[in-house]
Amino acid sequence: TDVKDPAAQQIVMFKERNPSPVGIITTSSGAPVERTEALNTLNSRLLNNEYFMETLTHLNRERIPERLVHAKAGGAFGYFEVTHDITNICKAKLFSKVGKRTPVAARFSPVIVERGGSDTSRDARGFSVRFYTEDGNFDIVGFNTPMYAYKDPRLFPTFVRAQKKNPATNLFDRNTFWDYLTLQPESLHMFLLVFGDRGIPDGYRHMPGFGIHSYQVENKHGDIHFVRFHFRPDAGIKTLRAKEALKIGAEDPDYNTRDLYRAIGNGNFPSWTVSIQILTLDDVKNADFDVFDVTNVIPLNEFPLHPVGKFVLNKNPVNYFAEVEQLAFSPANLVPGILGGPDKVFEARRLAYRDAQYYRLGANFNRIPINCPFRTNTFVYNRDGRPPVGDNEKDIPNYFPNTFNGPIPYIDKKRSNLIEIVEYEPNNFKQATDLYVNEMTSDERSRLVENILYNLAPATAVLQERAVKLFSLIHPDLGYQIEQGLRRNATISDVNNNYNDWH
Ligand code: HEM
Repeated sequence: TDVKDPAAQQIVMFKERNPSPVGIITTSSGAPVERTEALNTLNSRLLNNEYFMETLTHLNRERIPERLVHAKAGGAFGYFEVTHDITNICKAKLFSKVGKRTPVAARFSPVIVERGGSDTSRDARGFSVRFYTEDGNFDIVGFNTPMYAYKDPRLFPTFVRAQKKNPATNLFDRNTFWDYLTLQPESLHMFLLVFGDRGIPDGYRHMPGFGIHSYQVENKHGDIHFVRFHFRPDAGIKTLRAKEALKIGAEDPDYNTRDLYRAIGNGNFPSWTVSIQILTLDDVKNADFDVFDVTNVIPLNEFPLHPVGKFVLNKNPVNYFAEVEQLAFSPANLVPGILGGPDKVFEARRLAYRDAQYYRLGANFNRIPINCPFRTNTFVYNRDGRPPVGDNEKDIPNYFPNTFNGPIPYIDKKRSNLIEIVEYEPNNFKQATDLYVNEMTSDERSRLVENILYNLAPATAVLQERAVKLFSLIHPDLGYQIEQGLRRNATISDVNNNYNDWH
């Protein structure tokens, strides 16, 4: 037999595995559907045709709200295997022993485009992973950049609205985008990467991932440390050049989703080396920058990576909606030993994801099979609500405390509490300068300028001027090149009309 592309030939391969029809059609209530009901609608009584009525009405109910952000994605499943012992700093069961495997889910997503948008848009990418541990689900809902855009959670709605479509025109709008970016210069650090090569990954399996927040972790004695999670793709980081990406996106908007499905379908399993940067409380106090500021990176030369394990994706979803669209990741999905970040963005996220998932999936989203913490027995006091409810906790008492042997809390006398921190105004020009000067090659710096120009040229003059000032603060050379580039552009007539395809 010839070699098939599993992404393009899924349905053909299905038939190869199922040489005859898999069964008799039924209505959703299980009645077998007769041949005439399924095939003859002309000159027959449609109202009596339960199969037809059900199909027609079900179709109208097949869309649920897409995610507010990160609507489009590829997802897959696999395992995490511990390669290095970190029990001295973290007691979480998933790290308990070298060689231990924990089932995982992953979802990779551009931030801004809608579900029908292009995988090759210039943007940061979401890097969401879930560990189905024996103590419940642990999610890292991260990015492909080691820093985030802002440290004040109040900016989330502004950040989203300025980048999503303009409500008047229903178009992506360079003015709203540059207005946001120049009013919130703390975001420039991350956007240097987005405008650089990192902004268009060539395949999700060539993309790094970062938890970004500094997570408080504790060992079995209750001693605390702070860690940042890093996922390095074993196949190396690959990115697309801007022109190449526009061409690919026009031909195949699902380029990255396809690449992931195809690779896994062909047995070419993507993997990442998972590492952590480790800080003590003293390190935190002595650092000359805010360790908990998500717009900062923690320098690797001061706090090197400690390998922890391998993250391997070896299974495609069998059904995308069931297993990927319904995934409900949350930074608040934590397990004993991992307390999350003490910063305000983390605190805001504890609410935002739950609320988003109530809205798009309903009150019982954690009862949806792909979200069930299936490695543990759950006992909750909540009942009822929009399905699915599973067994709805059967006949167990539904109020707490009670005298009748309903579930009781566990006791952990050595447990630490999440530390309290004081946060200050961000100042990331130092790290942005460092990124520009020390991390980017001169080739990447010139592509950065080109990409910024491509996107800044359609913005209105006052925003361009503000942007030039800010880029000059990162580095005079960067500001100068952008200013010169804008001047050159301005001499080319009607340049502004052709620049709307950034996303
Ligand atoms: C104030 C800060 C933030 C708020 C309020 C917020 C809110 C949200 C919301 C409402 C969603 C949609 C969730 C859903 O419908 O399931 C989402 C998705 C997502 N966010 Fe955030 N977010 C914030 C910051 C961040 C940060 C700092 C990161 C990265 C470290 C991040 C990464 C993601 C990712 C990867 C997804 C997609 C999750 C998935 O794959 O389903 N967000 N966010």
